[in-house]
Amino acid sequence: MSAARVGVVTFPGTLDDQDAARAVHLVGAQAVPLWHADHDLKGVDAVFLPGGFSYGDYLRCGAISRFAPIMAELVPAAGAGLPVIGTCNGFQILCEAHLLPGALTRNVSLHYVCRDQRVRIEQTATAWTNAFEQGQEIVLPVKHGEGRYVASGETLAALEAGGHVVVRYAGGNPNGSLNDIAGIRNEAGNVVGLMPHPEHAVEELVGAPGTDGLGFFTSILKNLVDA
Ligand SMILES: NC(=O)CC[C@H](N)C(=O)O
Repeated sequence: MSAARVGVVTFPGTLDDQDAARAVHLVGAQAVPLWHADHDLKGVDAVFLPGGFSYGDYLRCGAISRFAPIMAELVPAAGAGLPVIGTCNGFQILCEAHLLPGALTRNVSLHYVCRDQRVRIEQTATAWTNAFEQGQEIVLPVKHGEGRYVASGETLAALEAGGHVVVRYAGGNPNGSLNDIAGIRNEAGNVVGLMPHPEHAVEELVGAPGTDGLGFFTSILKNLVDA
């Protein structure tokens, strides 16, 4: 079988695309660079929306990126089942594009937070978390100023009842997210967004926080092989 092709989108101001591409490469898949102004997804098997400060975070994080040409391709493709993950700014973009419910707002502390954070994998029935154990605790870096997940009471109840909370903060909540939510999935489970950064936790050589992030990348390979 030829290597799975995972598109990594770069917007002006994206920071983490190189790390995401490296993580894709480390699990034996091919990273396909996608530019915000592209009008096609180049036939990729999955898409990674990396973190950063796309379009300078102007208006709100992700508010302008949502209108980038590549998003006009990505939104219907995700609706048709293409596996998509957004980390940090990528999660913010997925919420702004209404591929995921709710919004990411200023951290309650009003300070940017940068630390290694323990989180719990609450849901393994997604394209991006199937390689983990249900309830597994892992450590991933967080680094954001607008990571406080909020949603209406009705949406929160639906997320909880449907098992759509994928990752939850454990041992402290870095930003005041409601219900300690660090990441969620869509109804179908192909779209996942989370504030922590799995792509920064994939190589022993880098030291802390270790390689707990690799599971997100091995999950997508497993998903593509099983599909
Ligand atoms: N690391 C990131 O992706 C940062 C996201 C966003 N710019 C924020 O500060 O909230």
